[in-house]
Amino acid sequence: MSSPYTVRWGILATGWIAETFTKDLLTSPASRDVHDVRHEVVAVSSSSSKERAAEFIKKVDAPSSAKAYGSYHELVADPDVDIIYVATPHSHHFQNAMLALDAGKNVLCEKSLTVTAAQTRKLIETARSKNLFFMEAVWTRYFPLSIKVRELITSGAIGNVYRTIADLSVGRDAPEGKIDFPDENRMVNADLAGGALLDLGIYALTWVFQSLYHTQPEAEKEAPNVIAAVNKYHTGADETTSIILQFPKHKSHGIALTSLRVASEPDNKDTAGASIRIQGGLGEIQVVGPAYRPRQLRVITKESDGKAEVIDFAIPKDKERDWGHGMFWEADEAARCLRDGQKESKTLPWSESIVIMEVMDETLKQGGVTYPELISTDVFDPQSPLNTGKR
Ligand SMILES: NC(=O)C1=CN([C@@H]2O[C@H](COP(=O)(O)OP(=O)(O)OC[C@H]3O[C@@H](n4cnc5c(N)ncnc54)[C@H](OP(=O)(O)O)[C@@H]3O)[C@@H](O)[C@H]2O)C=CC1
Ligand SMILES: O=C1OC[C@@H](O)[C@H](O)[C@H]1O
Repeated sequence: MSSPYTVRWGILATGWIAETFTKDLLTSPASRDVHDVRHEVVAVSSSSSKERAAEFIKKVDAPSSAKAYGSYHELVADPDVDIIYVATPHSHHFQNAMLALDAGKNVLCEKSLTVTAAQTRKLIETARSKNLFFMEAVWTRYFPLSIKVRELITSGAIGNVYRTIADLSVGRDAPEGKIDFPDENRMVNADLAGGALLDLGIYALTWVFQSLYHTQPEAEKEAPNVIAAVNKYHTGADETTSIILQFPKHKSHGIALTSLRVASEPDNKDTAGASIRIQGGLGEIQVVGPAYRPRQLRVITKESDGKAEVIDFAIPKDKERDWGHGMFWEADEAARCLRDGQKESKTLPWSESIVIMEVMDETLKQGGVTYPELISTDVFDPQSPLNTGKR
């Protein structure tokens, strides 16, 4: 067997998801039965300080050879880095991903990809013109469970899919009309593009898009009409957002729900019912577990007389590192694209990221949610405080 293709990663930012993702990169691919690609963490940057980047390297137990940088500019200039993982708040994604692309680096950028669809289009134009790989890090799409769902749909297991209802809500209601996040927290802070839609609604939309758009034949691809209801929090960010997406030619409806107040899984178990229901003429696929990290499918068809076929999907762990979160599958996809010279992932093509961002734009517009110019401009500025960290 030929040796695995190795990708050298640079990590941009040192927060919660950067840590989770990097620990996944460091797991052995064999622990998930992957043998064709592997990952190396060669550099980490923090806009706070070089020391913070060095601490991060120790904390995640990356090789001591990994370089620690105290600025994002130094990271993107490192010739040993093949691809940058952007793990800043969504407010920063456009400027940080542009910084990396502008420096000639491939990019995997956290969700939500940007604050506006215009920013997404600009990033994609830049990646295309510079012949670089660029992908939105919606990790859930690369789960074996998601692959199975798409196969079930395209094989006709539940007939034509007419409706998908998907919810990701996190139940952080607090007394006196408050939400249980400090106003400065990125979940509700408008300066950091906070709000339920961009942070969580993207997953509800991911299930609507996987089941009603991605699986449409290429020649019949149809963007949806959007009707949205949005409640705003006192910070200006959205707290509860409900969207109806209508695909008229396909006669299908998607209902994407998200809220910081109520919970899609109030018991954190499976008894509250599936938070995603994909409904076809011949049956239904239920996706159980949080929309970002689901763990079980229930397939109920007319043929099975209403009896559910239950399929469990465990997230494999590297026993030596005692770790495995499920973000490694998207990293494997990025590695395979780099190996094969593909600039975009077939599982989440650029065109689909644009349509999803357009739906989010339209939803925010209908709800009267606006974000500051600094984070919503689509003019790249290498010296933006979002790139220099001068807060
Ligand atoms: N795929 C997934 O499952 C998840 C994805 N996410 C996404 O990842 C992104 C980051 O989220 P998360 O890791 O939870 O956020 P954190 O607040 O934990 O980390 C964000 C990091 O970004 C850097 N940063 C730069 N400027 C700022 C600023 N003004 N305020 C705060 N941080 C700043 C900091 O790193 P430094 O100081 O080192 O530069 C900080 O540690 C978000 O876009 C979110 O949607 C989040 C959670 C789960
Ligand atoms: O992407 C995410 O998934 C998990 C959530 O807890 C988190 O807020 C969100 O950013």
